[in-house]
Amino acid sequence: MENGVREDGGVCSTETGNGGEDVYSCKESDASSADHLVVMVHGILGSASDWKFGAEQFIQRLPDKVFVHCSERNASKLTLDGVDVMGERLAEEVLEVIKRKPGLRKISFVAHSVGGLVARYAIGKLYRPPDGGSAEEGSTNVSTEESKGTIADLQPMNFVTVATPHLGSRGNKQVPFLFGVPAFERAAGLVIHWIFRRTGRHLFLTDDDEGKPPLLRRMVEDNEESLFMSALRSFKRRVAYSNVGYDHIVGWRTSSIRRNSELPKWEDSVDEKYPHVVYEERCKAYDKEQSEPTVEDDGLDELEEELVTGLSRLSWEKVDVSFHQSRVKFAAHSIIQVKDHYMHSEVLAAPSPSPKLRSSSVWSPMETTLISASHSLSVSWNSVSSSSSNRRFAPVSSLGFVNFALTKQLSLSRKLISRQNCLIKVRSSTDGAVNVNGEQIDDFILEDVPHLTNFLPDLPSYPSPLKKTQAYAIVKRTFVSPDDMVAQKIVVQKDSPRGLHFRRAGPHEKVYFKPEEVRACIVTCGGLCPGLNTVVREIVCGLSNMYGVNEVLGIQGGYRGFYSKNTIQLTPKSVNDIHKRGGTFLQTSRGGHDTNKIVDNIQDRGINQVYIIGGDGTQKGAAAIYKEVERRGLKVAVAGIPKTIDNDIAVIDKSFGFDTAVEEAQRAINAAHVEVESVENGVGIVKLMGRYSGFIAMHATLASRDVDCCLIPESPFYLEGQGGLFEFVEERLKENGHMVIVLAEGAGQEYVAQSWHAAAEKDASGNRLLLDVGLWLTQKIKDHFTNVQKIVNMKYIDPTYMIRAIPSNASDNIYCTLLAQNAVHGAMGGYTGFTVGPVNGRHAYIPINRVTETTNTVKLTDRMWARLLASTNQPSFLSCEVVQERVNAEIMDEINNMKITSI
Ligand SMILES: Nc1ncnc2c1ncn2[C@@H]1O[C@H](COP(=O)(O)OP(=O)(O)OP(=O)(O)O)[C@@H](O)[C@H]1O
Ligand SMILES: O=P(O)(O)OC[C@H]1O[C@](O)(CO)[C@@H](O)[C@@H]1O
Ligand SMILES: [Mg+2]
Repeated sequence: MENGVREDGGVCSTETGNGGEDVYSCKESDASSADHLVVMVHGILGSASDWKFGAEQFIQRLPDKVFVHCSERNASKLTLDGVDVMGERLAEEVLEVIKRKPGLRKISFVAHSVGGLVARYAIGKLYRPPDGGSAEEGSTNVSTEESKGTIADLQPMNFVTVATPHLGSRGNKQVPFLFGVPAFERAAGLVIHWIFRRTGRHLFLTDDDEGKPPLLRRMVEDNEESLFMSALRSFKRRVAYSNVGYDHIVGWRTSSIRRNSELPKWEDSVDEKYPHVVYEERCKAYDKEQSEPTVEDDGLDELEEELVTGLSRLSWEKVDVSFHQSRVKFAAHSIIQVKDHYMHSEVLAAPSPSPKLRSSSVWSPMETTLISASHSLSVSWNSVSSSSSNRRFAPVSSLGFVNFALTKQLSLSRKLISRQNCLIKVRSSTDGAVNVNGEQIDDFILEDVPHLTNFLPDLPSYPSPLKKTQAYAIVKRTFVSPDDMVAQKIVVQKDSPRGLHFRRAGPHEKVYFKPEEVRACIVTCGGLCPGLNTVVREIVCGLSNMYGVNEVLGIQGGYRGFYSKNTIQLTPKSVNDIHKRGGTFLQTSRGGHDTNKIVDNIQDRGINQVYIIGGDGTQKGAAAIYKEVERRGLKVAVAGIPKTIDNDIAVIDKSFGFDTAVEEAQRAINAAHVEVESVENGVGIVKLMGRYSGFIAMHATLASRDVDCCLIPESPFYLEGQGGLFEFVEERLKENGHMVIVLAEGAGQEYVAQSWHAAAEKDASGNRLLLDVGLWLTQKIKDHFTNVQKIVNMKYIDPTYMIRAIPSNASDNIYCTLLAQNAVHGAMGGYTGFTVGPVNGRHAYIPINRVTETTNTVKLTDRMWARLLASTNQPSFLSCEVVQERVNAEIMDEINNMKITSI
């Protein structure tokens, strides 16, 4: 990643000024011949990264044809501003892309969820009627479909929507999680704007701008506002992908533009290659000359009928998808977007599109991606369930929405878990959970890590030498059983399903490397963290003392050290003392990740085990290395060891060095306390690390008791007025004569930027550079008290780097040892593409992508933050609106990140 350009397997991407992302082929000749702009639009609370994986698929399949732009102008909370406002912004963004990239001739849109409505609004704005002609204003009678007009002067090609609520979300089971219960649906319509603001009103058709019909109704015709339908008609294809079941957010009818009377069809002859596509239909434009379809007396309201009729005046390709076989089917709304490599790790191995598809400019690689994903998920299931293949699918609508229940033989007891880079379901015979229809369902999920034999099936194995070492000579259970799993959820209820599990970490009976053939390397990347040297030391000593491996290389200075520096030989002797020092003996860096150069170097040096220690960025880099290693078919195990002082890595209980950091922070807090206690009206501010996650600040506060107020990035605060920070400072000074504020460095960044007029800057890895919120707050409090003519004694302490530069404490040292030894056991056992870490106190191997797909943040809705508030008795600074928003954002997060593991 240099000069803002990221490269991954021949696909380059650049973040654009507004945060969006251009994705294109790294080969210059391909990139310059690409004349087809694909605009990818995310859904509610989404961001450009939601389509990153999809964008890469396009480029990999059509490198010389397409140039992809993942839109971000409407990211996150901006998606609540309303479909029209977002549509205007998207239109502007598209025009900017076109200006930036001359030579474009064609344009397509691929949009997820609400993004589909936004794209429909935007094309109305970008539509230019054909020369000399003008689309008839006010006309809704669009019965012919010759290609007409352009979109921003480009030829319109494909308009693809994926789980888009074209008919809105009001009533009639359009939002399945409301169970089709009219009272719930009515109530949702009344309160939805509290959560989703203007967008909520548009979706629930409750908007009424100046007495006009709802926006979605206005968007099914050409009118003075825009030529919405002419714009849509100008595309060569319109495609609507829909989930027939398990999408709890957008129901099948609204996404596939169907009437209330219609039920999904299930084709007997589903394409064997793509079993998740259950029905496809090419719906011709509805001809006005024909008689109007009868509106059945089935509760369908007039407005909805007008929307269906309006949209049906154009032809649509409708593709119905069902992920009922997938273990993450309950997140179907996200899966259908094919959001990331982790979810669809086998997509890349799926059949590539036919040559016809490659050369066609009216492509359907979206279909290819989606279908490949469907295919792979199905394969993973079949790999364990072939012996019970008499499954059948029956449409059930007991709760009013279509729910395809899987009924299958329950004769399986625990089945052998095959080694796949995929999810495997294993069920027990009688005591599984039941679904809403009272049927027994699969409830055990193993999210396994890849193994070298996945792509090198003939790899020989050897008995582990561990038993022969003096350390393990008398251990009772030396090896972990291949059946040992670690549960992700530890608090369960009587009827809970067994849920998601990871493979237990530890020594394996069979190893896939002879000790004398191992050539391992270790690299440390990203910021410092107490314990880095301990991990390095224990990998070297573990390899040597447990497995007799003597060849271990140190890569110096982070990822770029692979190709720009010499390696150093690491021996138990040379690393013997390093755990006593802070920092990293190997040095570290940010930026400089170049997958191909790194893997070339691994190959050239004959390295076959790679130990990568670093944070979320580093782990993403490790995933890319693993992918490339697999693509080249190399016998190289890639093991990630998660490191972050911020404790922001998902899934694992806690990252190493965190306890040490919290401990060291006590010294700074104590110093602040001593200082402020000794003067009149003393206010101490201690800034601690925590870019996006306030864990250090929260734990340091909870541990200290001397802290009056803790401010973290996750919890917005304000200074002035009732319930604000100034008021609280005044109160505490009145009560105690002094106070201490602990501040996470990422808190209040938006205020600082505003106040200092600072432009957003990034480090070499693309991380936002933070402004000094401690300095800002010190000044603000000082100014406030000057204004009210009171004296305060401000003491600002910034111990951030001191805290992370120290060696790890005793408990972190032990933790580091476990991580290092388990990483070694995993790699020797042939596992790869994994991150090691404790899950509920037990060490496990976790697929790397699982830990990078989300960031661990302090959840204001969890009890820990409440404990802090109860302990400090500080204000929460949260208005009802913010509370509601937080709760919803966290729910959405859960859904989007497939954290829903219970069935
Ligand atoms: N998406 C990515 N793909 C590939 N490599 C990446 C990616 N993000 C970051 N990297 C690489 O990982 C390395 C470390 O990343 P970064 O500087 O973000 O630190 P980190 O590992 O997240 O650690 P921390 O945030 O705790 O300091 C850098 O060399 C960077 O180039
Ligand atoms: O070493 P640098 O680049 O100044 O990084 C500082 C950042 O690294 C971290 O320690 C880890 O991400 C953050 O808390 C902090 O913002
Ligand atoms: Mg990071």
